[in-house]
Amino acid sequence: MALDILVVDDELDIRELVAGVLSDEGYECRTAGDSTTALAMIDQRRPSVVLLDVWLHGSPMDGLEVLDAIKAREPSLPVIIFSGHGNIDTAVSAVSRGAMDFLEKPFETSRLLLLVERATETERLRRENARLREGFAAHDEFTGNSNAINQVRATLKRVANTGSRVLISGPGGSGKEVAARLLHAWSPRADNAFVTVNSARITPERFEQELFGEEADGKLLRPGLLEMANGGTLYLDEVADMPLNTQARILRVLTDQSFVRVGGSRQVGVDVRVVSSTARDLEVEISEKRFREDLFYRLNVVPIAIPSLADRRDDIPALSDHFFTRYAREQGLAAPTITAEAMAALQAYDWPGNVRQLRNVVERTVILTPRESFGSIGPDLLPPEIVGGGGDTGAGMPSLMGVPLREARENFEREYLRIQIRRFSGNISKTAGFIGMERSALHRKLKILGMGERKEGDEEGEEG
Ligand SMILES: Nc1ncnc2c1ncn2[C@@H]1O[C@H](COP(=O)(O)OP(=O)(O)OP(=O)(O)O)[C@@H](O)[C@H]1O
Repeated sequence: MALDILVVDDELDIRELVAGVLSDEGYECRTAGDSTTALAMIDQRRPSVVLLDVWLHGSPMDGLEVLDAIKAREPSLPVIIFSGHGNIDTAVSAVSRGAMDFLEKPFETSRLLLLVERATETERLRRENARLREGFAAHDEFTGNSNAINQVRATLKRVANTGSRVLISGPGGSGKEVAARLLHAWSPRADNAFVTVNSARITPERFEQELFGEEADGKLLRPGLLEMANGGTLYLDEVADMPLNTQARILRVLTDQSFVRVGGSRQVGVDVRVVSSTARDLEVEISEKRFREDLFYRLNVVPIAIPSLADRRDDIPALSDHFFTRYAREQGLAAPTITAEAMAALQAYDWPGNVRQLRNVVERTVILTPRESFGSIGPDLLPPEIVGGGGDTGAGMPSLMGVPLREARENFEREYLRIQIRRFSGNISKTAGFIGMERSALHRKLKILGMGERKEGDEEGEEG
């Protein structure tokens, strides 16, 4: 289910604009033009976030009064205020009355999306955890039965019940985060959050705010990731990317099990289990003075190493089946059979991007394979780089007027979609409805065909 956003503004144009931008990003949007409708909609169903204009002409209540009414009903519901140019005082007063943040009109789309993303973070985490708990009930997500993976699984099981810190090493895309989530799911902390700190994606200037949260005048403005992970697991993804001064503060948190919010003075206690990951050799990072040795010993109580996919090719058939089944199901199709030649090609390839690359290749193949060919996947349906077709020439591959068949098919699809989208003046929802696809599936297809406008970093932020 998509996250649901309520947009409250007296100007129809603004409502539609904002709702359009958010719908294209995959959010579900409702709109209200006055205070009475807005509050009735909230009572009907609690949205994930409310975007609220301070001016509501023709309404019984103005924006700030609506804000008070919302906070009286649903204190934890995030509200973002739209303020007109020059209304900074009002906006600041809104924040002191419980609004999460404000957006000054005219605003940039990127800022709108950033604020909405931030406001929905907690809910996303909660949902993701619920989803993962369901998924992990069968313990089938950490696919693979090579000796290496069996050993990793056994270690995870052994340490899940302890509170020991675990450091998972392995190349990018090898499944370090999947392993960390499995550890969490098997631990007594499974009912609480699994929170990822993506050390590479948080800018160094924002690192402390993100991790420790912010407060002003003793009031919490925004909880940090540490607080969200209370009772659960904090996953430090790629620890070596953490700035040195943050490493020092993390070390202090690990020692004291408490921290101070940015702008605050009180110690806030937390109970988190820290699991970290690294694709680099931390001993080298230490000798080059980029990583603190004392922190390394704190984090590395139980080391777990996940080999590259090329070093455990036995896992490729199970992983391929797993991904083909999953992506076929998403398209409403039965899992295809993979011919022996295609499987041999998958097993022979080197997978520099590891399991993530395999997953992306399978997803791409499922999306781009015409339904009539879907029952049996042969090498001709796999990307040329996998079957050793010699890169762009696609030598040895079937072709249409000199263009490799696969590329010709993609060109055709691109042109077809371009025409349909133009026909509906760029409205993705209408286009998807017309061609009988889910909007999210069409978005994904556009992205894969290089026609998407979605920003980088969505869907687990993975490269192709
Ligand atoms: N053993 C596995 N079973 C099922 N899916 C896997 C497995 N290993 C990896 N994946 C999939 O591959 C993708 C990458 O995995 P993951 O994010 O855990 O890798 P990582 O090692 O943490 O990578 P990075 O360091 O680049 O973040 C994920 O989408 C995950 O679902």
